[in-house]
Amino acid sequence: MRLQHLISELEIVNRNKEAGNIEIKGIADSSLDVQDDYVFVAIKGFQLDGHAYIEEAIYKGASVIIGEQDLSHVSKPYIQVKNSRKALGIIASSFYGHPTSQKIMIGITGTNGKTTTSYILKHILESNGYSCSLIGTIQNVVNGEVTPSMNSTPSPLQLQKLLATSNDSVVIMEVSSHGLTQYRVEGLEFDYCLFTNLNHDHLDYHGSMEAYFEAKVKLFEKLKENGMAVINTDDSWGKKLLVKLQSEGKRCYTIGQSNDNRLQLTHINAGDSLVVVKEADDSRFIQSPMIGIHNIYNTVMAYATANFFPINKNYITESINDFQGVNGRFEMTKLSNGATVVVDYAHTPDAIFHCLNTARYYGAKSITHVFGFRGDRDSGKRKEMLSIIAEKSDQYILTLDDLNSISMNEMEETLHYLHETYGNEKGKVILDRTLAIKHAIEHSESEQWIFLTGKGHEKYQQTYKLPTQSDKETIEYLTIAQNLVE
Ligand SMILES: CC(=O)N[C@H]1[C@@H](OP(=O)(O)OP(=O)(O)OC[C@H]2O[C@@H](n3ccc(=O)[nH]c3=O)[C@H](O)[C@@H]2O)O[C@H](CO)[C@@H](O)[C@@H]1O[C@H](C)C(=O)N[C@@H](C)C(=O)N[C@H](CCC(=O)O)C(=O)O
Ligand SMILES: Nc1ncnc2c1ncn2[C@@H]1O[C@H](COP(=O)(O)OP(=O)(O)OP(=O)(O)O)[C@@H](O)[C@H]1O
Repeated sequence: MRLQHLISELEIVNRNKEAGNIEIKGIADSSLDVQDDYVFVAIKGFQLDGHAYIEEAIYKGASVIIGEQDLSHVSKPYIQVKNSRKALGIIASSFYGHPTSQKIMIGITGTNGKTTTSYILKHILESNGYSCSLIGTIQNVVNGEVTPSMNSTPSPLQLQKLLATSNDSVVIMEVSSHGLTQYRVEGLEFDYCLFTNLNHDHLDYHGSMEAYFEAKVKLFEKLKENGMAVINTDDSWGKKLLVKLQSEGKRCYTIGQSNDNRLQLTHINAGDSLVVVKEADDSRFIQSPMIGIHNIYNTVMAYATANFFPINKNYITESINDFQGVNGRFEMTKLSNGATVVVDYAHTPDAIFHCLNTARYYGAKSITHVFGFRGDRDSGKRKEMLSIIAEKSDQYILTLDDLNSISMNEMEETLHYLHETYGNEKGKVILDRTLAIKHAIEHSESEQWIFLTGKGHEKYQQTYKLPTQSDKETIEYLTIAQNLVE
């Protein structure tokens, strides 16, 4: 692509010299990825500053540099912009031919439920003849091909490349608040934007719930002209979003329990995972394929969105019935001693609350909760999570989650401090996650539920005593060894 075409949508602050209308072969935001005739975009990151790698990028063949610092010494044409991350999104979209204009784009945001809703929706649409790409936390699926995902919302370069590769007619993607504030979805436009809920998370990054909300709102600025916002108004931030979008004249479709919603949840039976939804004079049962009120909401969000497609409503509800669940989201294993083990990705107070309530709806006589906290991640939510667990479970075991950059000793001290300050006498700390799970399973009995939360589908970051790589593998290892599989 010619340089002038590539940068035509950029707001340029300054440039050191004319580059001419040269041919650009690619874009890189890492000096490590630069090749001959590439544009290198220098980004001031959270750990490193890409401007420090400009010389390396030139050495590797970059013919043009884009950055936000006022630099005069750069030996190649240097284009100064106000915001490098935003510029990257704009030129990436341009380089890959604005792929979202050709597709039905669905973006899902909210604290919890993005992954689950995206999988249910993909299943409904695919069961009814649509091919879907899926971009999110667990993996990316494009043209049926699975690739690993590093971020829930990929960097602009990865994202635009995935979209340009996609031959699928629909793209369903999770849009995280990090992705929104870091302009990863710059240059994208959406047909449907979904808001699931907003709860305490990522406040180490956003600073306040208001700022976190404002980050989420950015997704709805990317609605296509006739695009539709689909909002859960049973969430108080959802209500706030609705008022804001309506005042801007945006099209909104709401779901919620009160009768002023377009799709009303008139009856919820949490114990049977059943919900009755009503729209105008159409009332119907939906059987949520995953248990828990939270999953009823995820199912209804997916149902509501699928309704915008020309698919018979009966086909939509039928296809929901055979949905197989999501990796690491409320995955249950029944043990031969009558206990139930649940692996779940809950890592917010609200998610924990929903998990524990679900076990009680389903008749759990006693609950053991095994969980930990991630190093370097929103420490403000720990007290609330532990308090809910100490109150709602019968015993808990505090253990390791990903340490990230925190040392084992520091996390051990933190766990003991939290346990002594906000826990109760029924809790204990067993640092090794696999041994904590072993302890819980060995002490389990009939009608007891054991929750293993926080890691969900993910592999362990640390090496533990048992030779296993994930909570699911640990369960399998322990239950087969002890002949506990039902
Ligand atoms: C804190 C954070 O969000 N960081 C994200 C950010 O990295 P960064 O730009 O700050 O990276 P950096 O390491 O400081 O490097 C700065 C620049 O120097 C460049 N560089 C660096 C080294 C070199 O040799 N040469 C070079 O050019 C880098 O390529 C980069 O452009 O931009 C990257 C590209 O988009 C992201 O991959 C990265 O996500 C990191 C891995 C991450 O863990 N992010 C989490 C917090 C996150 O985004 N999570 C959300 C989900 C949250 C949820 O809902 O649960 C997500 O969407 O995944
Ligand atoms: N609608 C919901 N309301 C509250 N909690 C939910 C909801 N849906 C899922 N959860 C809880 O949150 C956990 C993560 O769910 P899911 O992966 O679908 O959400 P997510 O928004 O993609 O999360 P993340 O941003 O952390 O990847 C689940 O394991 C469950 O405990």
